[in-house]
Amino acid sequence: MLSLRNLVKVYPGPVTALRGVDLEVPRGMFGLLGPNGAGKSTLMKILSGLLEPTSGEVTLDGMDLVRHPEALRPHLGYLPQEFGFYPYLSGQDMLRYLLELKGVTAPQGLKALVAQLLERVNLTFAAKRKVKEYSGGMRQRLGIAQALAGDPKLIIVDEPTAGLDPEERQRFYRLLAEIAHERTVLLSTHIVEDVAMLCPRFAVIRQGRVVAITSPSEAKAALHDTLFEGTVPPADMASFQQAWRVTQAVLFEGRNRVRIHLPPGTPTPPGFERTTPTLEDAYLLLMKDAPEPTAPAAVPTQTPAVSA
Ligand SMILES: Nc1ncnc2c1ncn2[C@@H]1O[C@H](COP(=O)(O)OP(=O)(O)OP(=O)(O)O)[C@@H](O)[C@H]1O
Repeated sequence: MLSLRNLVKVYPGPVTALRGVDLEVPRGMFGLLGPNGAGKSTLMKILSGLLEPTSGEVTLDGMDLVRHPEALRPHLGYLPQEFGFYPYLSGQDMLRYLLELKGVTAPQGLKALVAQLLERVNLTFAAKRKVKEYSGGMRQRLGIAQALAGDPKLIIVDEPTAGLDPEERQRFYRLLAEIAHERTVLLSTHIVEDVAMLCPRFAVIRQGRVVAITSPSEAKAALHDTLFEGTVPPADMASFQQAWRVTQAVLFEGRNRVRIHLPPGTPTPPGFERTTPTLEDAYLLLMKDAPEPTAPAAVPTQTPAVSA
């Protein structure tokens, strides 16, 4: 179990990126969903030992990771948002180099481990190809291969599906779901579909605060019978938005289809019909409803050793 207690991060500026985050992350896949700037990458960097928190506590199975970040390293795999690959190396040479950097030792030898990891992420067929010839999805799978080395208890993946086409995304989802069987995988994303597809539970983070901890089905069930959909002419949209709680407005077959949330018993606007809530509706309502943050939960006490 990964536990975060009152985690605060204030960057020089000062910019308060985390305002007292409390979270219990069990085994399996857990999502961290939030818009750009919510504090997800800051949290991921703290968990991966790249950034010191200003205050607060992080433990993994009881190990204190803030005081003893070195104790974490053997148990951690990290796939950052930006992954530095050498384009002219082959996939297998790149992976070997990354394992050497990480200090991974293999009783059967690094060559065998590289082959095993490439097999695990379905890249054996491209082992000898240069990384510059890999698709976005293949690169992400290579990133997961290095994160899996050493069989870590915790794998952190930061915005892993950004830029992948739908087919690559599906393949990557399958791989993440498989590797989450035996460990904790913390998936940070601003893509609601990532969470809907993969995460039995997730936290929503906004402006440095956790505003909800739920599951995709719980979040949708909470909106049961309260979501309605209809068409609004684009010219009327501004006034409509003032009058109703709009969750989403999308063009569908050239028409402006609008979804609204109505508390039970409220009259519906003409032409609107009840519809099935989606996780996107639940998330967008949470983003609207969560209170604006006030002061940070703690005062900065030390300067970070590394700033991102
Ligand atoms: N090194 C830094 N110095 C100062 N402020 C920073 C630094 N890094 C991040 N921030 C600020 O901290 C806040 C949280 O940023 P963070 O990158 O953690 O958010 P995020 O949820 O990961 O967003 P994104 O999805 O865009 O990566 C933002 O206001 C950001 O501008």
